[in-house]
Amino acid sequence: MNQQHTYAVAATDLDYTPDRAFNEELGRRSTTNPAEHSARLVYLVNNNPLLAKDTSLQLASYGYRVVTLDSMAHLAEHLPVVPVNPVLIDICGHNIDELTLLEIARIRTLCQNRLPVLMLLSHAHMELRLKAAHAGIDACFIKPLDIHALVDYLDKLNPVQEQAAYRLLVIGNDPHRSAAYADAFHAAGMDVTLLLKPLDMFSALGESRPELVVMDVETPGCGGVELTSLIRQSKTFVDLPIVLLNSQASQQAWRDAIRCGADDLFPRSMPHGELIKAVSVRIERYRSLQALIMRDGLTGLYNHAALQEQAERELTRSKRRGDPLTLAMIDLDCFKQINDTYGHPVGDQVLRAAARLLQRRLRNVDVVGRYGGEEFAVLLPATDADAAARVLDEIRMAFQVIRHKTDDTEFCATFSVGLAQFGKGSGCANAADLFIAADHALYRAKHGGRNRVEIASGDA
Ligand SMILES: Nc1nc2c(ncn2[C@@H]2O[C@H](COP(=O)(O)OP(=O)(O)OP(=O)(O)O)[C@@H](O)[C@H]2O)c(=O)[nH]1
Repeated sequence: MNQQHTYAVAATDLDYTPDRAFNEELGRRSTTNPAEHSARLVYLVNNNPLLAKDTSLQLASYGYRVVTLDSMAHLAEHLPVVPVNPVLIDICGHNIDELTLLEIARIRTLCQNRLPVLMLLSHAHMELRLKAAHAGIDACFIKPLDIHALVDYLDKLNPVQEQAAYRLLVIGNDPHRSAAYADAFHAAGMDVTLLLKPLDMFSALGESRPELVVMDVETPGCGGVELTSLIRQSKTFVDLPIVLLNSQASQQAWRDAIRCGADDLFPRSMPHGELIKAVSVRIERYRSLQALIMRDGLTGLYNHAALQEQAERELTRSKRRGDPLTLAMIDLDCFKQINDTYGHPVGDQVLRAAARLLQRRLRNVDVVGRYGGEEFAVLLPATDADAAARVLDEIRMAFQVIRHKTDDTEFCATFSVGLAQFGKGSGCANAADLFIAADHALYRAKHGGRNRVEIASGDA
């Protein structure tokens, strides 16, 4: 039996090449799941082709695919194949007439009221909104359309990220028993790595990045208690939940386990279902704490410290695999002027829009963080600088057409990008080099006129 067996391949380990990276259709994250594709489809009923095109373009920036229909009658024709995708109704001129209302009510009934209907209104009169609510319209947006508010709403209907499977490391020295635990966790949908050689524990911890360790080791001198003590001595794993399994969960054994830093000790006789529940609760709590520690409050992206940690991790991975790794530093252009002109809250809105776009457009394996202030950083594993430049340039072009709304006007913003690649001949030997090189390239992009992507030269 393998000493280390991965039960479920982590998303980061999926076959992934630079070619595939840039061939992936932009406007979606790395997924081959057709359900997610259809989930991000929006039907727009609009009889003005120019306005329809504009709304489609804005929504496409956030990865929504828009199918435009020029009338409610055409929408009805699509219904057999469109049971639950949101419909945005923007019938120019009419605002909301009785016929439209009747048609909406009819269509909703046909879809067993599961069809989210959103409407664009030219004004916010209470009477109009009441009519809309009465027809079962889920949300009204007042023109001019605040694209961020609409995307917020759509995102709630289709969460961007599904909850990732819990990552678990099972360490045991009895192959049959440990495999049985691993099978049970795997069957519960967890991403399980089974390690049968406890002495390889640290490499398995670094490799599989578990969110909880289950240890079933009862070897004198190298049992769960001693191994837990070793894990706790490492700063990196000081908060990692550890659950021990033992033949006899006596008070004394439990006290020893807690004293050495374990979170709990359960008897082997504990039914698998209960163990799975106990493990899940601890991982959820761990995730909440990690989110507080690692995420930036404004954008929800990795914060500076977490980004540095991820950079080290990705670099190690890239060295081991011989894959390229590219870092992109992204800085909003003339952001001081945006703050000065429209105010800090509007500046924050622009930052959130950039963060959301990066998250939307990049793959799940890419690490997106807020480096600080108006600067973001993205790590693109298994991607060379040229491929990364193509992807970032697409995102740059999508960002420059997003309209940011203030109380009385709208404006567009841009960003500049500096890229550096780690790997053979790039001149970058470590994470610090990579950040410096990307920063130099960003400086060139700024001085070359902004709103552009520059790649670091090899001698960075
Ligand atoms: N709204 C908002 N502004 C921020 C935040 N963090 C930093 N800033 C502002 O970002 C601005 C950055 O300005 P500069 O460093 O002069 O750069 P710039 O105006 O973007 O100019 P270039 O980078 O040369 O294009 C400063 O005015 C900061 O106050 C934030 O969290 N929210």
